[in-house]
Amino acid sequence: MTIETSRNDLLKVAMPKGRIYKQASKLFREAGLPIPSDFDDTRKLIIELPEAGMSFIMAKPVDVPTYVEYGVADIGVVGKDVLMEENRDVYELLDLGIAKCRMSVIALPDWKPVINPRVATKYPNVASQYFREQGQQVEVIKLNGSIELAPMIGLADRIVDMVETGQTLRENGLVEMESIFGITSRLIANRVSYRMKNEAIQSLCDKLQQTIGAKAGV
Ligand SMILES: Nc1ncnc2c1ncn2[C@@H]1O[C@H](COP(=O)(O)OP(=O)(O)OP(=O)(O)O)[C@@H](O)[C@H]1O
Ligand SMILES: O=P(O)(O)OC[C@H]1O[C@H](OP(=O)(O)OP(=O)(O)O)[C@H](O)[C@@H]1O
Repeated sequence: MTIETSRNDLLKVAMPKGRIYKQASKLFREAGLPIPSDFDDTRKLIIELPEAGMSFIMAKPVDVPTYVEYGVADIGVVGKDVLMEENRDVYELLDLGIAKCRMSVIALPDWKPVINPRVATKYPNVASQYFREQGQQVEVIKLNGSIELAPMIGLADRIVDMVETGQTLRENGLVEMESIFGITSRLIANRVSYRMKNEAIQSLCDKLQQTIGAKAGV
């Protein structure tokens, strides 16, 4: 077998850089996969892990479903928030139970109802659908970060954003009006890879599921 062939045999995993990576690699280690912790702060974009039978593609979190849908990654780890927003054609295999937070509607404490309020968010598709289902007409404004600024400086009446500890809300004098979705990270798979590499993917799922179950005391 050539080196090239054995490289192609590795399961390609789109891993989100940033806050999920450490939790995801820790979970993989707990599931018995030999993933060195040396890569927790790496700037490498492709990490080959032949002992674990995998290679990691270090992606921007929002791009993980795209890599998986196009099959350049066989599987991926991604937040449910991104999965809902991107609506890509992938299989959702497993709730990994990591990177827990919630998606909420947030406003200033003195917020008053107005006609056609402006809602700023990183998640325009999710927010539009949510307010449509609530029968509320809103104008959605897409932002890419520091979403909490929007009501503070008068860009929007409300925001839809992630809340984890609540520190950002407290420090900026905002209130959580409603929590609309619980969010955790998910394992997703490319539809073709799921058939062609079923044994490897299923074996990984089983190991992860056992670990997640043991942690939850199931
Ligand atoms: N406090 C939190 N705020 C936002 N997302 C969180 C939080 N805790 C966990 N998450 C999860 O982590 C995922 C990735 O968040 P992260 O901030 O690393 O990516 P990002 O928002 O795309 O950042 P960047 O633009 O800096 O790459 C989110 O999609 C969400 O599922
Ligand atoms: O409840 P907390 O623990 O305070 O976490 C919530 C904050 O974390 C996220 O921001 P992030 O750090 O990703 O920054 P950005 O969205 O401004 O890029 C999210 O958009 C909130 O602002």
